[in-house]
Amino acid sequence: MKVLKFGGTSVGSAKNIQQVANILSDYQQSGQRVAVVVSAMSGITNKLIEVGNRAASGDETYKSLLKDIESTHLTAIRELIEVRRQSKTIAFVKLQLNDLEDILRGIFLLKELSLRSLDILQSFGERLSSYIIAEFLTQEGVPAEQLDARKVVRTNSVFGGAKVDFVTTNSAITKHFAETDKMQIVTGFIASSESGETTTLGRGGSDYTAAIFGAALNATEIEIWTDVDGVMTTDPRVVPTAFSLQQLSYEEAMEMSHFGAKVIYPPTLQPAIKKNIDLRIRNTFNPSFPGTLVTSKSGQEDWPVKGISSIKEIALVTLSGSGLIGVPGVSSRLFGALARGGVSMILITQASSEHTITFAVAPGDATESKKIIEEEFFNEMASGKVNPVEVQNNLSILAIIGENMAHRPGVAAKLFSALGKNGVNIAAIAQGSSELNVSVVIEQKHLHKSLNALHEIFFLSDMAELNVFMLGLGLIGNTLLTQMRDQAEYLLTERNLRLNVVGAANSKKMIFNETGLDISLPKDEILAEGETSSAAGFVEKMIEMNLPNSVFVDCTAGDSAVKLYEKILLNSISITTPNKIANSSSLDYYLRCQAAAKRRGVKFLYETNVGAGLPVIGPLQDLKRSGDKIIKIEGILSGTLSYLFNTFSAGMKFSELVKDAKEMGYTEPDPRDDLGGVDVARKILILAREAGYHMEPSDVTVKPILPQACMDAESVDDFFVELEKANDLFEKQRAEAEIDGKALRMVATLDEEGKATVSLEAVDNSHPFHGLVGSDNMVVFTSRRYFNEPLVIRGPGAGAEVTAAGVFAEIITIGNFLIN
Ligand SMILES: NC(=O)C1=CN([C@@H]2O[C@H](COP(=O)(O)OP(=O)(O)OC[C@H]3O[C@@H](n4cnc5c(N)ncnc54)[C@H](O)[C@@H]3O)[C@@H](O)[C@H]2O)C=CC1
Ligand SMILES: N[C@@H](CC=O)C(=O)O
Ligand code: NA
Repeated sequence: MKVLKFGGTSVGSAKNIQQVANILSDYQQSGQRVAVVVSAMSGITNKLIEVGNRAASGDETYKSLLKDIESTHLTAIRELIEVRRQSKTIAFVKLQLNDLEDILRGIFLLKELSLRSLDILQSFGERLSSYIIAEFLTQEGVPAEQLDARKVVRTNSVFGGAKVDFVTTNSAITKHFAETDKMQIVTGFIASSESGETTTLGRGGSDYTAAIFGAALNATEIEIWTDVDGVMTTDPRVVPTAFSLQQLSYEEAMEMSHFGAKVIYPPTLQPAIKKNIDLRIRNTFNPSFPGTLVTSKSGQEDWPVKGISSIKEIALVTLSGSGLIGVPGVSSRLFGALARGGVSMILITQASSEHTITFAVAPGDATESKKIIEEEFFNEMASGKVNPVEVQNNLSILAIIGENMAHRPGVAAKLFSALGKNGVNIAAIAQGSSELNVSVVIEQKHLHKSLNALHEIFFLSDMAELNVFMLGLGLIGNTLLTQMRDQAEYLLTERNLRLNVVGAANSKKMIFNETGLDISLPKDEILAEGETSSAAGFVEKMIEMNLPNSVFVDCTAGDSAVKLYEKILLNSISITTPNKIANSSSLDYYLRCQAAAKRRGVKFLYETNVGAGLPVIGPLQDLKRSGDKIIKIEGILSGTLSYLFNTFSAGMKFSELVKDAKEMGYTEPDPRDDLGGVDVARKILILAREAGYHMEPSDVTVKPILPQACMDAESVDDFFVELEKANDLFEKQRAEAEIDGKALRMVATLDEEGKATVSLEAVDNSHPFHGLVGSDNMVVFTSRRYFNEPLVIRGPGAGAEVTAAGVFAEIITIGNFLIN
């Protein structure tokens, strides 16, 4: 024998009842005997309570609500029952409703609604639904009859939540089932007292009925049929990747339901659990799905965490003070007073110093709790031994749950690390010694992000998702987008990393999509539906979205986003950028960005600031971290200038070469940043700072190579006009160097005294800088360890592909950091 219970939604309409009938008909055909417990049609129980309240308050509209209740049932009958059989069913329903009307009239006249009357009122919901279902099944060839549980389930007379007399009930149930072959459609939730009065079984009452019948009949399994695919790993409305669990232990199910998973209400299932009867949660609307088995074993040994549950709204109340330390009886007084005041505590934590006791309550109980404690500890507070009670609002609890967490180190560490990396502060922690549940209290605004981050860490370890915000889709940004598009499949299948570009912008438009933009489209199409863009607006929206595992990629050339880096980092969002401005403007801002990243434990990466994709900053940081001392840095740090002077030979026009460099993507958007020496100055300043020198931009000496007229030109086009006029000047310098067997190179130096200079030098052919080709950069580090033979890094140091690739690598580094 199996007991099947169908909840309100499953029997909420004719269509749904039809679905239930299909399931039951399959059982009947398979020869498996079942007892069926049903709830009232969805919404009916609430309406019955409401109709009672209206009548009791003398509100005549109770009559229209009664009509509404009637019509829900009559509509179902008309849709389900053939016309020739309808009159019998309708007659039954009308009879019941007449009774209901009489009772309501009594309530209306007396203006009194006792718990006793409320139980009778509510009983009509199940009485009507079970009758209609039994009639329909019979019509469909499944011989069935209604069993009004009041005939067999005996309780005491505590209305609103009566206690079951199991001895009487069990024998009445077994006797009844021994006498009938028909499928019994049992009213859930209701029972009767010894004197024959209608009682109800309290919250989750229909589940309770199923458990009572299951236990009495020694059922092999109790199936709880609902409208979801069993118990999910977490709330699927918040975490779209949540999925249903195969198996849970009774205890795990208990924990899950306590913290939000409302699929079952395990306390009511105790009679079945005591007898070790398996429970299975199934979906009426997806009957081929096996659902979740709830049994004595947790199963899935390799899953330490089985679910993540949460309570969205709670408040924390804290009692603290020196007067609590080492004083026995404090907690008993505290909890006793709260219990007398009817406050229920959701979580309790006390540090071993005994200086504070913190507990979580429903927000509506916070003020009352404070009042109760202030009364209880009035004397201690007056003498200053106990501090004023603190209440923190707008908090949530989230809990990881699983029997297999016990004795397994590292699980809590994973929880805290994922929250920490996502900038989620923990206000309180509780873990029972059963290690079944680790609960943390966090700010409500972070709940969505936290649930998603934790779900990924604990359940999607073979798939991680990084949320990428891309500001600037110019040369570098767009190249990066193309590289990401081309590599997406590899990252997904080989590295289990999904890059979710959730925000993108150029200077005109910005667009966001939490589930990911379609980066297979050209950038203009991606941005087509976007709103007007601004760096501030983009960053504000990014912070507001508050997504887990976020990274901000700044591929702009200006400073409007740079000003916001500190704020972004302080909001626990990692940054990667080729933009050099943050690291090469005021020392104060550079240090503040570094500090913000450190404080929040997030990444601020900018390898492409120097030498584009070449590893320069990383190796320098490694030298420093490992205790080396940088003595001198020399470098060709501009890809543009390197290309120009490597290529410049007799018969060429310098201005044409600059145009070529721009075309090839080596130059800054305004090539004067390169030729004017600003770009190289920024880079040597960044290297100096990374080497440990606290320098300002004004500490770098740049010997200009461009005539003033070029620098003063209004636009880039005007600049090129002026540059043409300077062609002879450049040719003259080149020719003079050539006569001496030398070549011109724009060299950046940080010398032994920490002096940084950028100047155009003529180097002879024995100098390593002489032989550079193309856009090669070369950085020469002389250090205590690399003293006789310096450390040399050389390779293409500008260009869209190599730069974008450097940024891409950093996005993946951040992904690995966040997700592992
Ligand atoms: N070209 C190269 O080889 C290298 C370039 N870089 C750096 O890469 C960065 C990007 O350079 P490019 O792509 O050449 O510049 P670009 O001018 O082609 O692109 C900049 C993009 O940023 C957008 N933008 C500007 N302000 C914006 C704002 N406030 N909000 C949203 N979008 C905004 C523009 O619309 C454009 O899409 C620069 O900081 C540059 O110094 C770094 C290393 C190498
Ligand atoms: N314009 C820069 C690009 C890299 O930072 C250069 O030419 O080096
Ligand atoms: Na680099």
